[in-house]
Amino acid sequence: MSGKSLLLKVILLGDGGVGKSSLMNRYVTNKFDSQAFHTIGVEFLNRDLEVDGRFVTLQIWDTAGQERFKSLRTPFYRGADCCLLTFSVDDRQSFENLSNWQKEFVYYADVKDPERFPFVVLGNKIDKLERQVSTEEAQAWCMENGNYPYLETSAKDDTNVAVAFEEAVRQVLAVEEQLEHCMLGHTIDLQSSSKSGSSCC
Ligand SMILES: Nc1nc2c(ncn2[C@@H]2O[C@H](COP(=O)(O)OP(=O)(O)OP(=O)(O)O)[C@@H](O)[C@H]2O)c(=O)[nH]1
Ligand SMILES: [Mg+2]
Repeated sequence: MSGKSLLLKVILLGDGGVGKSSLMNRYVTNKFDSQAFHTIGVEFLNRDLEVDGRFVTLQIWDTAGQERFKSLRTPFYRGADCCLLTFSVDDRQSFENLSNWQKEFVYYADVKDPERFPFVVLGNKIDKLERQVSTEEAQAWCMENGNYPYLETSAKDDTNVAVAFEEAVRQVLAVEEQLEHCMLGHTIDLQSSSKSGSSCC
């Protein structure tokens, strides 16, 4: 692994009002606005961080969750290295829509291998007392839909926000390492003209 900084694009998707902009702003500027406006289209912010000895510039793309802005957000999905599927634990509908967000992303990002693409699921607003989605239910959805990591966050209280973005980086690095391993396997395979190279790709 080299020590040079890696630029990673992560994209926040989820229903309008679940707290995507609040999570991004909490992470990058450490601010929270209790009366945030809906996003129109997309916005992005960068933050440098170090994860497991790797220096990364995280480019966080925050999208508009409202249906009427669909055509403004989907052109920005391509090239994303990780997708953060976000819902609010006090809004059941936002949880039920996770599958639609996942499908929309796979389609417009033109993901070739959805099984291996790094998704991370965030249940936001855990500071709220009245939940409509339990931790167990959300974990079960993640297990069934691709064994995705699940994190519960609060942009308001700054709970697990940094952890969530770091997890996104870890997921991308894990896929990258797997690919490097595969490519190395093929190189050895070609040089030795043997058929015993890596079979993971
Ligand atoms: N209590 C609480 N409120 C939150 C939290 N995160 C966001 N909010 C509030 O929820 C509302 C919507 O948050 P946004 O960050 O604008 O939601 P969004 O997902 O970006 O919405 P769109 O831009 O329409 O897609 C705002 O009033 C926020 O202050 C949280 O963790 N806890
Ligand atoms: Mg927003």
